[in-house]
Amino acid sequence: MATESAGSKGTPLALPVLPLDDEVVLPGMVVPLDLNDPDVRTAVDAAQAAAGSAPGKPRLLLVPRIDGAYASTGVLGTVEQVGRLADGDPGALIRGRSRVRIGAGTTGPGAALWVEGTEVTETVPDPLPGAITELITEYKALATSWLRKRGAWQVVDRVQQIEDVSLLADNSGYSPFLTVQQKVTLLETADPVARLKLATEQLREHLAEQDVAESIAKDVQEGVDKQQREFLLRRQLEAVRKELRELNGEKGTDDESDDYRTRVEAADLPERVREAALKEVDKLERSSDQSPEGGWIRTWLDTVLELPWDERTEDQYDIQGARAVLDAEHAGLADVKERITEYLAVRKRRADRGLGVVGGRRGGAVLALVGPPGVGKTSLGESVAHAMGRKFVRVALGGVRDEAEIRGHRRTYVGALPGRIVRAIKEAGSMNPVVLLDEIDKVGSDFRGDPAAALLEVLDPAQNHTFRDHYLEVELDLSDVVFLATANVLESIPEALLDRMELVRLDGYTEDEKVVIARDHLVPRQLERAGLGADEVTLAESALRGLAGEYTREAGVRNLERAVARLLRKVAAQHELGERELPFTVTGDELRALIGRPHHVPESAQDPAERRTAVPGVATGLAVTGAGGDVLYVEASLADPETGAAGLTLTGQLGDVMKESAQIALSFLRSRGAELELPVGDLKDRGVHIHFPAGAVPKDGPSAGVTMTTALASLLSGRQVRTDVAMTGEVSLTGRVLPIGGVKQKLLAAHRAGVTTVVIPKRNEADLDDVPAEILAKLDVHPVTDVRQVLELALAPATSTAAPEVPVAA
Ligand SMILES: Nc1ncnc2c1ncn2[C@@H]1O[C@H](COP(=O)(O)OP(=O)(O)OP(=O)(O)O)[C@@H](O)[C@H]1O
Repeated sequence: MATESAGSKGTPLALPVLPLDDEVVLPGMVVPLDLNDPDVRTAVDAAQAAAGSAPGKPRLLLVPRIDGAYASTGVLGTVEQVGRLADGDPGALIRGRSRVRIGAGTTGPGAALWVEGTEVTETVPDPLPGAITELITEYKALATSWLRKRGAWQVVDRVQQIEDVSLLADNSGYSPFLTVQQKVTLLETADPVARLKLATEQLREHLAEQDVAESIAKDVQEGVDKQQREFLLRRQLEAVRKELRELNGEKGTDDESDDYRTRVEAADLPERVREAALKEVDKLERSSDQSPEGGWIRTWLDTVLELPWDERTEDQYDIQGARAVLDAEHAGLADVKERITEYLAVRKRRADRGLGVVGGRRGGAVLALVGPPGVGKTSLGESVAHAMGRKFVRVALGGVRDEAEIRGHRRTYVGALPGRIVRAIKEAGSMNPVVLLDEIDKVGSDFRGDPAAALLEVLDPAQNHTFRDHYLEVELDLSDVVFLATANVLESIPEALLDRMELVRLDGYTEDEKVVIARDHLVPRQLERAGLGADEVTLAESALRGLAGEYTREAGVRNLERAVARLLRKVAAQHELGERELPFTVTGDELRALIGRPHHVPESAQDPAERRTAVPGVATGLAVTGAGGDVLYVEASLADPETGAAGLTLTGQLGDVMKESAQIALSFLRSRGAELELPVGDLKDRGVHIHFPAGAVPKDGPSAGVTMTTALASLLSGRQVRTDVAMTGEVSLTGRVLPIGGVKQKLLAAHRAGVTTVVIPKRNEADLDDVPAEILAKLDVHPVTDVRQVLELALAPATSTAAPEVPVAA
């Protein structure tokens, strides 16, 4: 073959061009071309004219053309034979020989277009590296598998025999599945190894596609078979049913869908809802009894028919009456009731004037009651409903992570349900109830969407008149619903939601308030539950005070109510057993005999040696947790210089902010400790361990700064921290005491725990206005600006003259 390719490689050739529009000829291929095609005729004529009497066959350049643009490389072809094609037309047999890079146009005999070109030199390493032989084997394996699928057995042998990398790659030119563009790319890839790689890739992709196509075709076929079978079976089933009905003398009608139609027509539905419902009835009538769709439609229709579309309660309240209801149902809470009354007054005035609810951000459309458990948030919500004369529903949001919980599942979802809001309206049986979104701070979000975003839509007066539940799919007008929310902690309410709410804080009760609540509300309720008359058992104030102070320690009154219940059950049982005469008045002294020993003895009432602050290194702090204010103890110890780890160790489930304030406390003492006559050398050489007992409760916030500093200073100086002192405040690196939050809750907690002296930051002094006077009267509150003042107040004078024994951590 080499002898036939005229012109040595690299030298310019002048050749007539044969443009190819929808095929590509690669070297090694032999193709018949139709001489009736003027392009073919012109090129072949020119080639023959140029060849004349010279030796060798007429030569031309086969150049693919895509959208009128020529490829940059053509193939030198020789005219092997001119004669008749299989169909009888005149034709020429052309053999592709080698790649030619196309240069400038030139002239030559005949009407054809002439160009100059350079033959492409191909180099293949000899011997072939392993990778290339592997490539050859892979290509041949793929090609064989494809050819076998098409039954082209003879070709398999021919392909198997090609050893030349270049020829093997070009053999792909025969592949019918390649596009013209793909073939042009093969043509333009001059390097034979790269070309074979490309050809292998194309072949592999095609085989993979074919596999997928085959499996789809198979699935479709099977699906069709199944549908046909099902259809036939259904027809038979219907026929059998009909026979049976006739046998029993029944009429042959489908009562059920008729029933839905009449129900929908009879129901008081808004027009658009009726339309949607009738459409579903149509679908129901068309679907067969057994299809799952029928089931979905029936449940959906039931839901729609059960919704109180046309039910509303008439608001009947004057503001005085509303306030009276609030007062009657809850003791104390003067400022909270005032806020609620204001809210109701504004709502009522706007309603009377035909204005809507105040909307938008910070619009206060939603009242949020924030505070620790058991302070009456839920029951206040209920009172708001009573006060307005509306229905009340509670929607528990704790732990809701799925948007569908709020907005419903799409109907096609297995076991789909409407969301909680729609369910609440259904439960309320009116379109304008009071809906309490309980524990809105416990709404989370994850991959199942963002329930907070859905709530936002529910709460936004600009959007909620057209609330769309995914299940219901018809719009629901929520604009007349009064939404209230409750939360334990403000921090975990999603920002966007917080923005729409008007906050009302309930910080917890003093002991006096608890006694009143118990006397007026909890005891009467529990008496009734225990089947006792108000004239039969009386709880003296001393008993109530004992229950609130020593048997329970909480911000709210939930455990107090439980304790009252326990006490009354006991009395009821004793009476039934004939052990107790009624009427009976329970006093504080009788509590122990009735319900056992108290659980909460104040630290100050403990034996001095058993108090937690009996050893240096323990200080009492004040904190706010999800359960309200609380006292917490901070313990510090120094590691053994020989064996203990250096650096700072923190334990007790501390958050990042708290860890940072521990670092600050330590840094402060390292740099300023000497001024305070503390042996700070120990801090440099020995590891420090700070621990917050009650390790299972996560804690965070900067307000334990003063407590940690005090615990460390106590440890170093060997001076105990005074048992009656508790403290709160952030500390800066220079020892300044910075303001913190939750003063009221913390002071209430300090008082509950029997603390008498409290240290707070000076800049929190204004917060003392919120603290009930009776509490302030019992506490000695010291506002401070510098941590040195805290140490002075809190550290007891050194007791022994001997050098303090610094405790060593194991
Ligand atoms: N000021 C009060 N006057 C009368 N009863 C009260 C008062 N505060 C709370 N209660 C009663 O205490 C009980 C607990 O209140 P409730 O369940 O409303 O607490 P909560 O703040 O909603 O708690 P949680 O955050 O755990 O839901 C209720 O029975 C409620 O009636």
